[in-house]
Amino acid sequence: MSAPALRFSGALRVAGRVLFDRIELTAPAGHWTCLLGPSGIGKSTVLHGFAGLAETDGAAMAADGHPLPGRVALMAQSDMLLPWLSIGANVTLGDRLRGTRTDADRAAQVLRDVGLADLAQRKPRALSGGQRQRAALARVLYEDRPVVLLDEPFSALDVATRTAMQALAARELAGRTVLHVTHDPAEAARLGQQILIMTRAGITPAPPAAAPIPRAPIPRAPDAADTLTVTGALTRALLETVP
Ligand SMILES: Nc1ncnc2c1ncn2[C@@H]1O[C@H](COP(=O)(O)OP(=O)(O)OP(=O)(O)O)[C@@H](O)[C@H]1O
Repeated sequence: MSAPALRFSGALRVAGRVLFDRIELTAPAGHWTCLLGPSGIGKSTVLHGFAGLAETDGAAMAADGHPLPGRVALMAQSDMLLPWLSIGANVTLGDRLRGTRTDADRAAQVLRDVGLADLAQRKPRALSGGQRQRAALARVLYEDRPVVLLDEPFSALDVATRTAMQALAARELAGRTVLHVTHDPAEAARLGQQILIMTRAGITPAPPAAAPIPRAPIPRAPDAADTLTVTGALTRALLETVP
């Protein structure tokens, strides 16, 4: 499984409306890229472009020239769990849709990894918001794709669970091309091997030269000095995006 770099180069549109005449983004192959930016700017729309869910006129592509469909797993902002299926069946939903054989051992393993082994038979409505978010994470991990798109994947979790799930995702998704939309500067400082900010001016690298992304492998310690320095620099950069 080789993970391609991702490139977005062109107009960004949603529902027939042009959000940006031109957006440029590159997510390096096999690396974790975090994308920050104000609410409503278009971050999810970029992810949807790579997932084939938005009209992009070919602007969203894999740099190796091969088609993206079949190589991408998306964890959307809403959990997208089917309410009539159990959590276990939701995790393996991709197999059901493709008509491929379910790997029950692997499904059980990812459910254990996200701490939901005991809740596999429950329906989504019988789970808390954070448990549903972990079920959606389990599904994206189960999919085992070289390109992984994460839209605020840890936003509903308490600090301890979030820290554990960030570490799990960093371990399980190592070597894949990850594009991760987040509102949390601390999360970007912990996980980002590239960190980008999207503003009305477009998508630009962050943080500044004075607070470079730490060399430490991900997941970085959330309380390491250089992680905190980057968190502060990103927070400042995000505050400056407010008009
Ligand atoms: N289906 C849709 N129809 C019309 N407009 C939409 C649709 N989806 C999103 N938009 C609009 O497109 C813009 C970009 O939305 P998008 O969800 O990409 O923003 P975002 O940066 O991910 O925001 P947030 O951080 O709040 O999730 C917003 O102004 C939003 O209202």
